[in-house]
Amino acid sequence: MEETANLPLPDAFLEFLRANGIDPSIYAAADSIPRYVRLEAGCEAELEEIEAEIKCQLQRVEWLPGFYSLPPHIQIASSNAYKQGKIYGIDAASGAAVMALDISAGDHVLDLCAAPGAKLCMMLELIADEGSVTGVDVARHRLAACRTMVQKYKLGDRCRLFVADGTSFSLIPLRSSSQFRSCDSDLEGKEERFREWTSRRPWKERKRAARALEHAASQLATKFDSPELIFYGPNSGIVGLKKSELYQTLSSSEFSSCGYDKVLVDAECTHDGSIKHVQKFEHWGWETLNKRVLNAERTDDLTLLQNEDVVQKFLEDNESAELKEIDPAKDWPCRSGRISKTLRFDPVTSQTSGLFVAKFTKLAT
Ligand SMILES: C[S@@+](CC[C@H](N)C(=O)[O-])C[C@H]1O[C@@H](n2cnc3c(N)ncnc32)[C@H](O)[C@@H]1O
Repeated sequence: MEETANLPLPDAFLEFLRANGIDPSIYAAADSIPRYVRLEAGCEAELEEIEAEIKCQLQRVEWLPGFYSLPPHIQIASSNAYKQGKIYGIDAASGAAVMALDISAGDHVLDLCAAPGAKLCMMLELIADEGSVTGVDVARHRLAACRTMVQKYKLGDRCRLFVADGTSFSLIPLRSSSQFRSCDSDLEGKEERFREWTSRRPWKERKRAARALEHAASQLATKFDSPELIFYGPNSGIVGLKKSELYQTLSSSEFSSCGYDKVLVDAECTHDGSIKHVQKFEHWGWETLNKRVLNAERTDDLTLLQNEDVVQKFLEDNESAELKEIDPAKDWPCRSGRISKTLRFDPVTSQTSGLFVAKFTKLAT
């Protein structure tokens, strides 16, 4: 194995890499992997102006529309282009994962691990002025950051954000008002309807709304911990809806006929394959890496969520699931995973932070 160059990786981490057959030299690439931004659609003519402001040339990523690379040390956060939402940071491999979903204008998309929201923002751009994106995350503070991002980039028009456990989330996308059946509860008639969302609502009013929402949810949604709605856009289908309608429960056949067109699951991972992430421990301290990344209990829990064995098991357990070829990947700088049709973006060959992608389709049963 080669030297690990710049990163003084701790022995325990090197041992972990050795045990998993990973050459530590890939972490030497940390300083040469570019950072990536996505340029807001329609801002192409402003490219030169943006380059002048950040004092650096943006290199078009030929294999990923709308993406540009720049040297890793360039800071963009204080630039007007960033503040005005004309560019936002998102790794190219993350962009590829979104492209793999093949989102079309009008799709209703569910993002089950949405925060902090880079992929969600990209999906909101791709659905354009139709369809919707529903973001779900179990961590409220992370989803609140996602809400800030969606608002900053003015992408929230067709977005809903719920704090909820993605493993049991069962609210359908809001396609049309005719899909709602009346609920025969005592709340009928007395119920408030959602008004346009505002973060500036007085505290008392927000508290009252939250209590009413909790009450409606506890009466109507007994099968799951009710998802907490922390943001909705004016055209997300929520405005004018009764709370009982939002939280109505559906049978599984109803759910499959009016569910989502595309679902993204960006499950939490150990991050040991993400060079950019590992690099941060230089500042946070390698001891923290030992505790967080190499914590056997946490790693065991996370591998239950994310690795190729999970993909294999899912296929074995679900007859209606099939892996799908990711067509544009033939032009992407990635390799096939151990399972055919899955992709691995390894940092050195892809010049990205690293990612594994599998695309499933649900067969008609
Ligand atoms: C890799 S991050 C997602 C990054 C995000 N897709 C993006 O592009 O910015 C994983 C997220 O999954 C969330 N998460 C973990 N377990 C979850 C669960 N059971 N349900 C929903 N979200 C969960 C974490 O809180 C974390 O925000």
